[in-house]
Amino acid sequence: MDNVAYITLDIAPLTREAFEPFGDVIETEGAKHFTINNGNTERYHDLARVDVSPDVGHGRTLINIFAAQPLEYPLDVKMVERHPLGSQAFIPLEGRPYLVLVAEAGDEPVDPKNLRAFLAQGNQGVNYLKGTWHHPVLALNEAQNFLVVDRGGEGNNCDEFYFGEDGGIVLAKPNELTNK
Ligand SMILES: NC(=O)N[C@@H](O)C(=O)O
Ligand code: NI
Repeated sequence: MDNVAYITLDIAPLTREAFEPFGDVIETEGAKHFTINNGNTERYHDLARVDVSPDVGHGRTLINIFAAQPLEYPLDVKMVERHPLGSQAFIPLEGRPYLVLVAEAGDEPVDPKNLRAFLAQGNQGVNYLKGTWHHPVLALNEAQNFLVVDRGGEGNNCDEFYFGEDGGIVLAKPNELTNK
């Protein structure tokens, strides 16, 4: 990588508050909860806003598993995508940390200055609001399965935005994870 100005994205811890402009964090910490099943189960309730645009193209909810392979880091970020007709949630199934790269919903072009990177812990899921720009799933170190809740139905539900060849956006692996 030469003669291009690069920005190495800061990576922040994933918190509900910090992620609020982009969607929801699916975790028990700080969630509304109550006891059910005669006292032997705690329900962490209504954690994410699922939106499948049911009135558009017969939108319906899909439950999927994404078996994600880790990418090579530092990652040269080429693109982000958005789902204009539905939300999309990722819940890690192996309890390992992963990265999340987002920008608020809005028109193209996506300004690299508006990108925000987060380190998600293995007990945190994310739910992107409809239209939130995001990088495809970013597993770290080793393959990880994710439960994914998103939208099925008719109509285009995936717009991609490519940063220019000299985009110069780098996502490095967080230090605490480099030697694992
Ligand atoms: N294309 C697809 O279903 N995956 C992406 O939406 C993603 O966010 O990983
Ligand atoms: Ni997506």
